[in-house]
Amino acid sequence: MTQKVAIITGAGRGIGKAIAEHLAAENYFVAVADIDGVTAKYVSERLNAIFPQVSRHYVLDVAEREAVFNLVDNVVADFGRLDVFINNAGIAYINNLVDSDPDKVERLFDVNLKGTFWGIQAAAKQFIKQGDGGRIVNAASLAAVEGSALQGAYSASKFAIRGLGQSAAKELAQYGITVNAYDPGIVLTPLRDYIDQRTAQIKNTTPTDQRKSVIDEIALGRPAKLDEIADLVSFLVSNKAKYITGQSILIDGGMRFH
Ligand SMILES: NC(=O)C1=CN([C@@H]2O[C@H](COP(=O)(O)OP(=O)(O)OC[C@H]3O[C@@H](n4cnc5c(N)ncnc54)[C@H](O)[C@@H]3O)[C@@H](O)[C@H]2O)C=CC1
Ligand SMILES: CC(=O)C(C)=O
Repeated sequence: MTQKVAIITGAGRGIGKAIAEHLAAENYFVAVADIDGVTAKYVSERLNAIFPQVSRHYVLDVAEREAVFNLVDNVVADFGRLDVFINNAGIAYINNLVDSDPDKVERLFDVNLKGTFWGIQAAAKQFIKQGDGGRIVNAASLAAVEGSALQGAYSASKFAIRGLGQSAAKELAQYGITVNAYDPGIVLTPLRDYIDQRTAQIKNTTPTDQRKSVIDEIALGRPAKLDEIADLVSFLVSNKAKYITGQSILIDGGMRFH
């Protein structure tokens, strides 16, 4: 069987890196795509040290539509095809709605929402051209299920990603393409550090107390491990998930129930 090819955006660190590691271990060719060329190269080189010639790194800003289309073209030129596209890259912006800086809000929507939109478009066009289906998985969030104070722009972008994913799933099903999302709760990455630090600053508490207060909300009593999120994504791109589409799956250790 031909080796499958996966693109993961934001794979230079955090959740994206864990997804890249899992898919490489599952015999995918892995395109490690990130705005940070140093971390992307490092992750890719580490993967190649374990699984020879399994990975290449690509540097782009997912907010730029042309760059996302070039990414798909370059990966297809390098690996021959595309099977999986993970729209993982995302940023946060923590502030009161009334004080939110319009440039920061626009940048957040450009990266989180438009970046995901361009990723779906570019991947779907390639999948349709190939004619044998494909898997798109988007990073949503617990913040896509319930808005939190100080997370207006972030939460709105993640709700929008769920809506976009549902529309895409309906349009693309006819081509055998599934579109799903993962909704993590609390995962200890640099993004989460920023959220806790900035939230604590605005609430006039400490980052440690802020983090404790969110962890206290988790029924299972601890944040998610990176591997636990990557396991869900591995499942969503696997043959076992072929009958799941348009879904956004909460993986939060029991913070919200629906
Ligand atoms: N950490 C958490 O608790 C949660 C994270 N998420 C989502 O999971 C995804 C990954 O988050 P983390 O790993 O925590 O973040 P992170 O900040 O640790 O890593 C994000 C990666 O994306 C890259 N990136 C940022 N902007 C980019 C752009 N414009 N183009 C290309 N690459 C870009 C960064 O360089 C970085 O390598 C994000 O979409 C985030 O919103 C969702 C729920 C919870
Ligand atoms: C970063 C994020 O999405 C949450 C819910 O913490």
